[in-house]
Amino acid sequence: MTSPATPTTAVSVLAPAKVNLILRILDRRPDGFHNLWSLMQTVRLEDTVSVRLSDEHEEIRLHCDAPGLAVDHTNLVYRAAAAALRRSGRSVGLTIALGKRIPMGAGLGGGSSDAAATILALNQLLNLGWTVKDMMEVGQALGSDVPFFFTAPSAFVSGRGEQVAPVRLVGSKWVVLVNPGFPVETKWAYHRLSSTRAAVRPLSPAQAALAGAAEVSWNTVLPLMENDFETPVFDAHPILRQIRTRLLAEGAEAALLSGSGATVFGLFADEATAVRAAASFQYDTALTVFVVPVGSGPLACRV
Ligand SMILES: C[C@@](CO)(OP(=O)(O)O)[C@H](O)COP(=O)(O)OP(=O)(O)OC[C@H]1O[C@@H](n2ccc(N)nc2=O)[C@H](O)[C@@H]1O
Ligand SMILES: Nc1ncnc2c1ncn2[C@@H]1O[C@H](COP(=O)(O)OP(=O)(O)O)[C@@H](O)[C@H]1O
Repeated sequence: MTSPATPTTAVSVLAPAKVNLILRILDRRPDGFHNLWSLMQTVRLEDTVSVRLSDEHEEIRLHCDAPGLAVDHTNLVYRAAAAALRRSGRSVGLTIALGKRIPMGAGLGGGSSDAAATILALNQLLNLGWTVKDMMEVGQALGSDVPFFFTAPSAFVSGRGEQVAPVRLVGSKWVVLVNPGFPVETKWAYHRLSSTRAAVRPLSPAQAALAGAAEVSWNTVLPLMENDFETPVFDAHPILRQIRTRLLAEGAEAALLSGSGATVFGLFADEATAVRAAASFQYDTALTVFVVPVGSGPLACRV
């Protein structure tokens, strides 16, 4: 005789950081957002979102180990849980634990990834039966970067961030992430970019040819890597340009600002070279340095 299945009451999701391998910021739209074109890639630096059903009727309680990050309705995890419950029509109590490893205001999409992980966890925990498209709809109202995380590990992203096309990046790379210890606010970076550049530069023919491919090789991607935020953000924070120069001198195949900053990352062919490059930053105590491989799988629940 088989015993009835025990209902799941807790789900954990690892929420990965992202880097933008290519980030082109195009025209400003009537809604104030910019159209963009990006090749985004997850990396194995992860927050943890653990969601548990609780007895507190209709209450969301969020706990977080990062001092200085609010656990109220301003936190993207709280907002994602509230939005998912609203759409599902379910009224349950939730206790959520957020473990932060991803630096904040870092261009690594930590808050957006946490939001996507929360929506995925609730879909599983409450048996909502949502498709990826359903989850993206809930997520895109919370932040432009959220939909990407449902197409992890790699995707072309366009529109405001809501149009995502998964792509297979063949092979692997090691990544050195160098965070300078201060944040760059996304809104500030977009404003500074659009108020300092003379004109919007279209995608290069090679970038345009890449868009929408189902599979690409790193050798194709590496020479096409660029980020339109580098000039305005590096001009305001010259240390970031120096970090990129150092990563290249230490053997990075490419090095770039991630998103609107402030993290600069380098791509390496192997772990040993990446570890050696990371060690060259060890005397600068203001910096936080991570050595991780690129992501290789989708966002997933662990019961
Ligand atoms: C720049 C990127 C590149 O991946 O990442 P980050 O550096 O933030 O990680 C994203 O476009 C950031 O996405 P996200 O961080 O979700 O931004 P949102 O909360 O939606 O928007 C914050 C602000 O950025 C500006 N914004 C954002 C996205 C977009 N396509 N156009 C914009 O102009 C708007 O001024 C908006 O008020
Ligand atoms: N769960 C969360 N994790 C990180 N930041 C959050 C979260 N919820 C709200 N925020 C706010 O969003 C801001 C930017 O978030 P983050 O995703 O870390 O940076 P970025 O947009 O540069 O990738 C933070 O400075 C913080 O005020």
